[in-house]
Order: sequence, then structure tokens, then C-alpha cells
Amino acid sequence: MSFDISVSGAAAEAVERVVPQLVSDLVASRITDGDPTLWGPDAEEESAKRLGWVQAVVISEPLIDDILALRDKLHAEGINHIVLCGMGGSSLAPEVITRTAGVELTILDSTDPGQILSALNDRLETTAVVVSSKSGSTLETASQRKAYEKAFHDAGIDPLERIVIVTDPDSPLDKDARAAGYRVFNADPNVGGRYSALTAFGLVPSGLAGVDIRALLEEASSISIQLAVDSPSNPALILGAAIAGTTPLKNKVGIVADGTYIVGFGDWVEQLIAESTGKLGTGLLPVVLDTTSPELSENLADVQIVRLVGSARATEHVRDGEIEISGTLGAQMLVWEYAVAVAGRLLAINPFDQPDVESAKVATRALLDSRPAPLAPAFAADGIEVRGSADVVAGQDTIAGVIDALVAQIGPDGYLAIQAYVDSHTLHQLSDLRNLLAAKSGRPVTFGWGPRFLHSTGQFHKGGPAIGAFLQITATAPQDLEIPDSPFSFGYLIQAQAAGDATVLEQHGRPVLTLTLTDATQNLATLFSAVD
Ligand SMILES: O=P(O)(O)OC[C@H]1O[C@H](O)[C@H](O)[C@@H](O)[C@@H]1O
Repeated sequence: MSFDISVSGAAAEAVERVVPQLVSDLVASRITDGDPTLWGPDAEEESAKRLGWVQAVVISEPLIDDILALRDKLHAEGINHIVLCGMGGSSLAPEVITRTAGVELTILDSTDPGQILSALNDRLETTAVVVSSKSGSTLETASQRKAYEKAFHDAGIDPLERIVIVTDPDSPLDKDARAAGYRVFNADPNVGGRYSALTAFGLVPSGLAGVDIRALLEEASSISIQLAVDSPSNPALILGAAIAGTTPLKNKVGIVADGTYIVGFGDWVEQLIAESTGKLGTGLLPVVLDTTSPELSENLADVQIVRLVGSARATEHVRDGEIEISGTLGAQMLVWEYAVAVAGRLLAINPFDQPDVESAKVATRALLDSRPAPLAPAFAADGIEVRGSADVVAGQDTIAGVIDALVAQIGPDGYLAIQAYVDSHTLHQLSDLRNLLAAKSGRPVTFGWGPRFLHSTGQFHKGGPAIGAFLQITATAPQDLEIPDSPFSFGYLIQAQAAGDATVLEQHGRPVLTLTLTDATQNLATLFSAVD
């Protein structure tokens, strides 16, 4: 069996109560048939052009030979290092697919100048770059493309030979890239970014990097008939009911890899859940945990634990109150896509739009256009500059003090989001703050690298229930990097992205604390001791 699920506690109660209704409403077969009326009249127009993922396996099959032929051609030319430039749905699937397969793929989903420089300086002579953007208008991706074009030119390499484009037909990128003479793979425009794992967006970079993408599609195919059937044993109906049907709603979903062979599934499913459901003041907050995370033992009434286990047998030993899942990667991707669509119906929202992502982009764009002088910090301590909401910074003069003040703002049903707009490779230790702050606050804590998370959980933070408190970590970059043909640099862009999102969060009445590391390596110790 390619997929198994076991439920207990409130999730089991939800399955018992909700699934019969889903079956009698023919939800599974209607999703499979592309019925756009399942999410109400307001969602109908969008849903009508967003259900193509149901047929992704069939649609993607013809792409495989072209991808493998290009891989062979690149190999024959000695090109064996693949970089992927893309944000959100254009990079999260290839990340989990290649990590699980143990295949190298350098993913550039950052605007941090140091991180971009490291990628540009890494094996350029033997590198091919996939530039992926469904809309073809994402600023980060366009900037990364320009940086690689310049780097190839400067090295005397023709970018047309080394850059491959994945985008929707007729997008601005599609038109521009075709006119310039780039190799372009088009994806199905009737699939939204976060549902695009099994389309060209997941397959082109993963296939070029060396993954057996045919096997991935076969894994998904093996479960597709089960998902289309209106039956109480349909795993997507069970999962959808278990995560979105509990009463009262457990609106945080703690996802922990505990025995699964899949590496990094939480980071992919995080976007699918958060961006699909976090809107109109409701939604499910995904919280990616590890097996030592405090949330697993705290029995928080509003957190539903989902444990990704190793084998079907492991799901027979489900822990009290948990959901346990096992399965192949391709099958899990398709099951979760169906389940989140089901969750959208249960939560009475449109699972295919992302109305609040745009607000942060607009605020960032305003800063990029006007380029105001940086806001003076409220204070600085031990080389860390402190800015933030008045409730958090007023009366404080230590890093420990402001962090405590932010934690004190988290309500009984709230959560803390750590958002680190830094080089995620050199400052990887920052993610260890998550478990520490979860222990300190006794509440769920999410961790995201900026600007990557803006395209993943960013929608929930602004469109979901207004219960988050936000810790931004930024850094003064030791070196900046110009974006070719742009009035601002990567260093300016990442700061504007943090400041733009902070403005929008504060407009939603949420507390924000921004800590700027002026000497990142030295400041880490201060930060960790302030949290302890
Ligand atoms: O693939 P792109 O069009 O560049 O979009 C990348 C990301 O952009 C936005 O943030 C959307 O909210 C995401 O759903 C999407 O995955």
C-alpha cells in the first residue's frame, strides 16, 4: 500500500462525524471531475481554473522524455551541478523531492546577498540554472535570474546554453524568455503554485538534478483511483476531516517526521496548508516540529499532531490523539493536495487563492520605490539593534527583556513566528531558537527563512486568525550585491522585505519585534543566551 493513515482522539471523532457527509456530498469524485462549485460561489471562478493538479500525473507524463533528454545533453557537456531559482511553490517541491532521493540540487530561494554570492561562486563552469516562476513576475526570481545572467556573461559563458525556464504559457517570463531564445518548459496554467509539485515545477529541476521522476509519478498514480472514490476509506477524506473537522477546531497542525524516509516533507506541506487555508480570519497553522520539540509532550488543546512514520505497520501504533501517516512521497503529495482541498470546504474558504500575500509585496514595493532612510532603532544592546511595536520595546533596554515582552504578548491560543531574513546556510543555527522559544513560551512556534516563508506561511500570518506574535531577525550584510539593471541591491531588497512585512503585520494589530544582528556570528551567542 502506498499510503496509510491512522487517527485517534478528537481527529478520530472528526473522521467519524464528517466523512459520511463528505461521502454523501460526493466530494472526492467532484474534486476529481473538476467541479468548481465545491467551495461556494465566491470561490467558483478561481476554482474553475485551479483543479488541473488532479490530472497532474497524466499531464506530466509526456514531459519526462524531454527532461531526461536535456539531462543527458547537459551531462554530455560536463554540466553536473543544477541550481534552482524560485520561490514558494516553484521550489519547495523540488526541495523535498531531491532531498528524499539524496540528489544534489542547489536551491536559491533567498535574496540574502551572501547566500546569492555563495551560489554564484559555486562551480559556475559546470552549472545549469533552472529559473522557475508560475506567474513569471516574482521579484526574487527575476532578480536571481539577472544575477546568474550577468555571472555567466562575465565568465564568458552563454546564458542561453545554461539557463532553463519553467513557467506558465504566456506569462511575462514565458514571452521574454522565448524572445531571448531560452529553453522553456511550460506547465499547466490550471494548477496553482502550491499544488504544482507533480507538474513541470516539481519535475524539471528534480529530473535534471538526477531524480527518478517517472517513479515519483508512478507513486502518485498508484493512489489516484482511491482518491477519486466517494468512500469512507478514501485517505484524503479521512485526512481532510482529521485536520479540519475537529470541534473546537484544533487550528495548529504540528507535523513531525518520525521514521518516514521522506526528507523535509514538512517544509513542502507547510505552504500547501498555510497558504490554502489561512484566510478570512480562519485557517490551519502548520508547525514543523522535530522529535524533540516541546509541543509533542505539552498536550496543547489547539494543536493536532501529525506524525509521519516509516511503515504501514507503524501507523497501527498511533499515539493517543495523534494522526499517523506513512506512504511514498508521490502518494503523500497527491493525498495532501486532495485533503487540503477537502479542508478548504470544511473551513468554508477558497483553498486556491492567497489574498494577503500581495499586501507584503505592495508594502515592500513602496519602500523600494521611495527608499526612505532606515528607521532609528529603539535601542541597541550587545551589537543587536532593536526595533518593534511599542507594546514590546517600550521600557526595555536588554535583548532578554524585549524577547520576554514579545513572548508575553502571545495569547492562550496564540503562537510565535520566528522569521529570519538572513543567510540560511551560514546562520543555520538560528533555527535552533524554535525549540528554545517553544519551551519558554509553552506555545507553538514556527520558524521561517525570509523571504522564503513569505511565499509559504506568509498568507496565514496575515490572513488567518490574528493570534501571532512575530520575531524578525535581520542582519547587516558584510557584503552587498547589486541586482543588474535595478535601482536597488539584494541587501536593500531583503531589508525592505522584512520592513514591508513588519508594517503589514502591525497594521493587522500584531506585535512585531525586529532584531538586527550587526555582526551576525558574534551576536548569535547573545541571542541564544537572551532566550535561555
Ligand atoms: O511561481 P511564482 O509565480 O513565482 O510564485 C511563487 C510564489 O509566489 C507567491 O508568494 C504565491 O503566494 C505562492 O503561492 C507562489 O508559490
